[in-house]
Amino acid sequence: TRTSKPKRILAYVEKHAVPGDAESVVNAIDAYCSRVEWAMNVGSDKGKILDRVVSETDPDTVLELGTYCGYSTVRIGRLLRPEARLVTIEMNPDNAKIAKQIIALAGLNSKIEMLVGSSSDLIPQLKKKLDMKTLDLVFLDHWKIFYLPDTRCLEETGLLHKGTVLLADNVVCPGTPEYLKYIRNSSRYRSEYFPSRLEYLQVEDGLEKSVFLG
Ligand SMILES: O=C(NCCCCCn1ccnc1)c1cc(-c2ccc(F)cc2)cc(O)c1O
Ligand SMILES: [Mg+2]
Repeated sequence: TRTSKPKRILAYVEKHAVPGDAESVVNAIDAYCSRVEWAMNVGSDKGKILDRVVSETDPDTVLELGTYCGYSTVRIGRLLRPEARLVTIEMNPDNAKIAKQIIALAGLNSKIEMLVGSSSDLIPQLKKKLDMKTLDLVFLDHWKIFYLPDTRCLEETGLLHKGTVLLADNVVCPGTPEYLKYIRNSSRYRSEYFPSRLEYLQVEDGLEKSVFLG
C-alpha cells in the first residue's frame, strides 16, 4: 500500500499544524490519533506526566529510545532550553524518515539528533560519538523487552550519573515485567509509578520514573 499510518499522520500534521509551533504539532497528532486512527504515541494523558517530569528535571542531555513518529520527541523537545540536546533512537528507517519531517516542522532540529539503528548497538557509541558526558533524562518507549538490557547497558557504559531520571512508558500495557522487577528491587534506583491511561483509550497504563542513585 502506498501510504502507511506514519505517512498519514505526517500528512495530517502538515495540513493542520503551524510550522515552528511544536505545541500545534503535538495537538495535531493527538487530534488525528483520537479521531481517525489509533497510534502508539505516548498521548496527552501520559504526555502531561512526561511534561511534568521533563520540566522538573530541566535536563541538558536527553536520550529517547523509540522515536516512532516523533510525538514524544517533539513533546520533550519543546520544553528543553536552547542549549539542551536530545538524541532519539529509532530502529525502523521508514518511521525515522517521517519523524525527521515532523521534528523539522516543529522547528526543533537544532536540539534533536535522530539515530537510526538498534539501541543495543548505538548506546555504547553514545559516549564518544556525541561527546555525551552523561544523560540527565532517558525516556524508554521502544521494544518493551529491551528496556532492561538497555538500562543495564546504560549503567555499564557510564552514561548515568547520580540523579539521572529514567522514565519508562507502557509499564502496564503492553507491560515491562522484567524491567519493573529489576528497577523496583534495585538499591541503585528510587522508583515511583504514575498511573494513567493507554494513549487514546480507557485502558490502564502508566509511567515508571526511576532516579539513579549512583
Ligand atoms: O511497542 C510499542 N512501542 C515500541 C515500537 C517499536 C520500537 C522499535 N524500536 C525503536 C527503537 N528500538 C526499537 C508500544 C506498543 C503499544 C501498544 C499498546 C496496546 C496494544 F494493544 C498494542 C500496542 C503502546 C505503546 O505506547 C508503545 O510504545
Ligand atoms: Mg509507548
